[in-house]
Amino acid sequence: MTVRGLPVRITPSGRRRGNDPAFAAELPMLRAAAALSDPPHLVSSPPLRSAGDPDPGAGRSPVMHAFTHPSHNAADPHDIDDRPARALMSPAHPKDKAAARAGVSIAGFSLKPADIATAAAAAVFVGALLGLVLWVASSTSQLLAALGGGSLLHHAARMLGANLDDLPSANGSAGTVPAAEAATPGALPPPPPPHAGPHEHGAGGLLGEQFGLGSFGVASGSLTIMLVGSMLAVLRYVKDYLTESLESLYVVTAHFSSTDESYVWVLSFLADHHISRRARDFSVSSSFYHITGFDDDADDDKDETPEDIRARDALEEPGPVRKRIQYLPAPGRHMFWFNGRLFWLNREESQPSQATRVETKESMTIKTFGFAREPLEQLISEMQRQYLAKDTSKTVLYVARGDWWSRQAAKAIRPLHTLILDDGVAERVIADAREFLASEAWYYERGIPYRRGYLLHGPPGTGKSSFVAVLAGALRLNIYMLNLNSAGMDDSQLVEALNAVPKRCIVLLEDIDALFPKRKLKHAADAAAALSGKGDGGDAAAGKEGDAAAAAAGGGKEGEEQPASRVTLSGLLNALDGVAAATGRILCVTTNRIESIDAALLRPGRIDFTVRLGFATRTQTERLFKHFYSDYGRRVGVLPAAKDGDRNNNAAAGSDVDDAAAKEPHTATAAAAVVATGGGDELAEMAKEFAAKVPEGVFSTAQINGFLIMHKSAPRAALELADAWVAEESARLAEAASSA
Ligand SMILES: Nc1ncnc2c1ncn2[C@@H]1O[C@H](COP(=O)(O)OP(=O)(O)OP(=O)(O)O)[C@@H](O)[C@H]1O
Repeated sequence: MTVRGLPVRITPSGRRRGNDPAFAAELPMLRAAAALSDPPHLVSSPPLRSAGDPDPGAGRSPVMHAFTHPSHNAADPHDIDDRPARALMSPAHPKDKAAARAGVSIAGFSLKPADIATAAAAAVFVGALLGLVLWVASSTSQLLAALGGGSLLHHAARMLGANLDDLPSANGSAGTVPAAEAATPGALPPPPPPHAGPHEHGAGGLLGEQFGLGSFGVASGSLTIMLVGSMLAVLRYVKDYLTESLESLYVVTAHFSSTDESYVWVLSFLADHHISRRARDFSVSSSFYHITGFDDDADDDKDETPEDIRARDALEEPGPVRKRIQYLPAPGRHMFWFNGRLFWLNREESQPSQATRVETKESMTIKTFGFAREPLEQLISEMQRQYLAKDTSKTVLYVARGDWWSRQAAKAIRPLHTLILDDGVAERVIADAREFLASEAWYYERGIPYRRGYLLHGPPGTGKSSFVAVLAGALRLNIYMLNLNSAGMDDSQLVEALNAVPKRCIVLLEDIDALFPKRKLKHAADAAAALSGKGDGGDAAAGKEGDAAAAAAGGGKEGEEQPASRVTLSGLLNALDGVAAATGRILCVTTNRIESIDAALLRPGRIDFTVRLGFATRTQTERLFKHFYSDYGRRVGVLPAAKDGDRNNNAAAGSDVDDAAAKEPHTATAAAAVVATGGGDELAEMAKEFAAKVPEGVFSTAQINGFLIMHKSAPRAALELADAWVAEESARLAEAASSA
């Protein structure tokens, strides 16, 4: 089955996971079964791999993956799945294999011999059970009749001192008691004859006498109770068994787990479906839109443009933004119709994840009557289609939670032009990654593992994480972020997590150097070296800037002993390119200190392309300035006067802001002046001047951004205050370096 050219894999349902050794042993069998038969149980599973879609962008879309066909093992580098997409079908239970054989067709339903045999067996079983129940019922009533019926009740009441007048008699009339006993109400029955003591009859005998029964009566009563109890237990078991058997025959079930992308399709479908609006038992989600990334405006599927945001801001009162609330069907059973067919959804209560004990996993089933899976497959397909229609312009971020990935957020794609790097750096990496995505066959033919790794290194705030976001956006891939220090993460969880990423995605490993205890930094010398490189170009600070920046940031990272991760280096290396490692993924590793990374991690095959992002060069600073005020020419004249916030920020910079801001072309007259002189040229001029004031190779792009943000609508103010800011920042750097 394909949806927009993407395969939807349907796999055998089961409650056990891949990390269950017994389950792993059965995996080959399940895979073989998956290729053979056509069961009524479907299950969504972690995205082990994606199809070899030649369009790199297509790979970011969620695809159902699971136990793949033996000839398409995800660990096999020769594994190229560019066959026409199809659903792998397999039985939910081994006994269902028989159901795959041909059968008869009745009223449009295809009945297989196994179905008929099971139905016949069920009918015989139900008949036998009914006979047994009737027999027990009649025996019980005969037994009670033989024991005197209501006398039991009477004796019990007498034991408890109840008013016998309130009790029904054996023949149905109230308050009738034997004359002898009526004369002395409440008196106990006469003592037993000496020969009938407890030693002869045991406790049962005594009780029996108290109740006017013989030992035989007590034994029979107990037996009856036992029989009825056992019958009830058997009945319950039989009911469960029959329900399960009948369901497996006449109901088709799809299982969804929150560890799989398909879960979001269902949630998204439900969010739009009227059962979410009508369900009287519903759950409330305030994070739904953050996680799915779907637009807050229910009536449009497009992204908000900057103009939309400005218009919205103009309407909204300042203050916390109200989160949009989404109602979803609560855990439990809910019915709905789709394509004229009844489906029922069962949302299970969430379970804490085994790995983290904090994150919760949820599961859902959707069922429908019938023999054929097509209606359910069509529903799943429609859910995916609707989801993809909404999810075209987002980069989805997943975070590893032990051995599974939790969808964390979906963000608008970050455009390339928002990342200001040295000319051509970003373009080179993007071109390399594009070529990689298009070369699967080439890797296959040469027996080279189909993987690519990029290392981005440089001081904090130079755009490493931003680079990954831009790369993901350009390639239309999702990001799977590994936090090796997260709770529950160890070598085996890491392998599981990495094996569960789809083929086309970016696996992001941030701050790899922080994984292992850090070496002491030589802050003073390094920061001084970075500062002495002032104006000499980025190379002067090469290799030192990370430490200098760390020092500038307050020395927070200096000499810290990081909590050692439970993931070992060899575990990481194995997970990245061991035998079982996933193919087709792009690995992005970021670090502030490349020198502290083990050489084994950097060897080709693990890291194929190293990019150094250093402190801002003159060209970068100039471009950054232009980028910041890119609408300068357009917006002059329509801008409101500088807001109080800007003034405060500027004042915080310790400068004579108001004077500088007053010179900005905020008024219509000033706007006319700028237009007359050509805003673009003026901006270019200011950018050049600004870049000349900021020493090259000393400040990170994030630092310069921070300064410009304080004057976001006042480029001239930024220009005039640049000298003061540079002096202040340099002093701070020097101080941090000397105190280190
Ligand atoms: N070259 C750049 N172009 C545009 N913006 C940048 C650039 N570098 C940094 N920024 C901005 O600075 C902020 C921090 O950037 P980012 O997190 O990408 O840096 P980083 O190098 O990953 O930092 P760290 O090493 O501390 O994780 C972001 O808001 C980002 O947009």
